[in-house]
Amino acid sequence: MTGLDAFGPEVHEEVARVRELVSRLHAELPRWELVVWTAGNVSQRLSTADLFVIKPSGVTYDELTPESMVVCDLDGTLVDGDRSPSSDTAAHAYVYRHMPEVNGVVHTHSTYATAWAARAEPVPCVLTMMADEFGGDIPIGPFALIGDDSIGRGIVETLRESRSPAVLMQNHGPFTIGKDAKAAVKAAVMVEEVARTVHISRQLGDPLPIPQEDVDRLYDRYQNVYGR
Ligand SMILES: O=C(CO)[C@@H](O)[C@H](O)COP(=O)(O)O
Repeated sequence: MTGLDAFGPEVHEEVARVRELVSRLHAELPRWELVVWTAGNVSQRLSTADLFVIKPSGVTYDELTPESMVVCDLDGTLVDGDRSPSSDTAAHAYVYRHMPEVNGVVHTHSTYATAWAARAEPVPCVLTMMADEFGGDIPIGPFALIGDDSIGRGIVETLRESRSPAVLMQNHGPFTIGKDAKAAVKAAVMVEEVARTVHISRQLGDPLPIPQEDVDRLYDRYQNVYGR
């Protein structure tokens, strides 16, 4: 008996598909050197029910399988799975409850992005790649302790004010969102790349800001024309 017994075949089919996808996307985190040990997680919301799939807590990436992925409801309560959900489940659930357009969430502790988070300094928009993907600076979210809705609230309140799909939670690290889990993983890869490049640039002097109208044009082209 599992909480999934209350759902029909359409939901069961999607759960199987999303377990496979989310398991595969977790392998991208060590591949892009965004995590050490077990310190990062990916989730995707289902389209057929108010549920999402996330990794179990404390399992190394090479041990993760589609079957080990857990299913939670939008309060973060375990619905199906053999292990406890990720310790960041409440934050993912809060984002899904308050941002209906978001279907994928990623959290990492990638080194350069987390270094900016430790200083609570937004990454300034000084690269065309940043204008493309983030539409401006990468913002800082508040300091929040794990264990309740504080992290989720900080993510949502910060990202609602921004075009960025990434927020650097103060003293913690990046959380990224997307239309699906793959888009959120892409934003996690990009945030680390630009945090590293801007850090290196600052060792050479002051990076030059990009004028706002050019940021807007780059963002519009990348979001609406690029890759179509
Ligand atoms: O930020 C934290 C803990 O502070 C988490 O990201 C964990 O480091 C990853 O935990 P699990 O997903 O394995 O529970």
